[in-house]
Amino acid sequence: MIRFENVSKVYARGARPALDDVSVDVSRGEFVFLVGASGSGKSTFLRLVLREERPTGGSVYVAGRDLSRLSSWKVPSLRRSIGVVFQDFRLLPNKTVHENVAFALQVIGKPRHTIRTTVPEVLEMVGLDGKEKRLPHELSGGEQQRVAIARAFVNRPQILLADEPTGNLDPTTSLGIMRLLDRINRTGTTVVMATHDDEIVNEMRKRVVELSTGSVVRDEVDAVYGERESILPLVGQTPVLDAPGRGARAVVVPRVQVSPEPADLEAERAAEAAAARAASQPPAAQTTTEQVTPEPAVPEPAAPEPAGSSADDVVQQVLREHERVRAGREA
Ligand SMILES: Nc1ncnc2c1ncn2[C@@H]1O[C@H](COP(=O)(O)OP(=O)(O)OP(=O)(O)O)[C@@H](O)[C@H]1O
Repeated sequence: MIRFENVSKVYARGARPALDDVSVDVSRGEFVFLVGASGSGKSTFLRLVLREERPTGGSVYVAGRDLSRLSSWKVPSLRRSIGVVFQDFRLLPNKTVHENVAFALQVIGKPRHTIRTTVPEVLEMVGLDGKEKRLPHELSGGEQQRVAIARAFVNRPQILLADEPTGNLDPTTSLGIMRLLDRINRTGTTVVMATHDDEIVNEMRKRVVELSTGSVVRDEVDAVYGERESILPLVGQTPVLDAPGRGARAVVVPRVQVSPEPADLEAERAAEAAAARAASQPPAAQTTTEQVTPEPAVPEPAAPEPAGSSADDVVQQVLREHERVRAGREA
């Protein structure tokens, strides 16, 4: 789904590479944590996947496309297959929850009736049923991130990129967000998440790709945040082995036991109830060209957009609108 072949990125002549000869292969449906110190190249990796940046060496392939050969006019189409979630949520402050999510469909030209049915389904899935009319400032941080995830997922992208999605949230709220990302991943969506959050990584036990000054220094399945042997009291010890070919090494890590906060719990319960309701319904007709089998908990994707649509990509539109609103405020 995402392949980096000997990828390097040098931003400025003479500067050290932000990425240096990176080769990583992410399969369809995988969940990968990208970890590493500040400045190690995580965001650069994500920007290359989105083709916001181009490599100075090597090749990036996304969903079968060689991005170096992708003409500029096809970039919006590439980005429509990728949802993005940021640390600072980037919601449009003057739009309601419903409008924020609907906006992502409007900018790619989805018909109004599709938007009317799809948005409530996705909001229910993320546990925000009943909060459609609220403005972002009337929501908790965790709820705002749920809106951002709903916006990123509403068009059922093949890939979800998340850049520090829990960076502004407390540990218990973060856990709720991770459950949501995990649920989305289980529908077949490939998730790549850059993070500094060691508790989350240790709890989730997914593949971990660690960058250090632009190079991959570790690529392990079922892995923990750091390459350390645990020095904490061990709870529910689980031996974790390195990925094949990287020199097997057993690491024992503690399971973090966290109970969700009431607000998050409420959202969790709503999402679980939506899942249960959806599971008891007969499956709806598939209306997409996607090759993944959706879980019952997740609403059916919106109808494919008309061929030749000139709609811009969601990320750029959202960021532009964001800038416009901020500029208006500062004026
Ligand atoms: N647009 C840019 N122009 C010049 N240098 C850049 C640019 N973006 C990133 N860099 C440099 O590239 C290196 C990698 O940065 P990047 O943002 O990818 O790291 P990161 O791991 O995401 O860091 P953080 O965890 O702090 O977000 C850093 O040295 C950074 O200063």
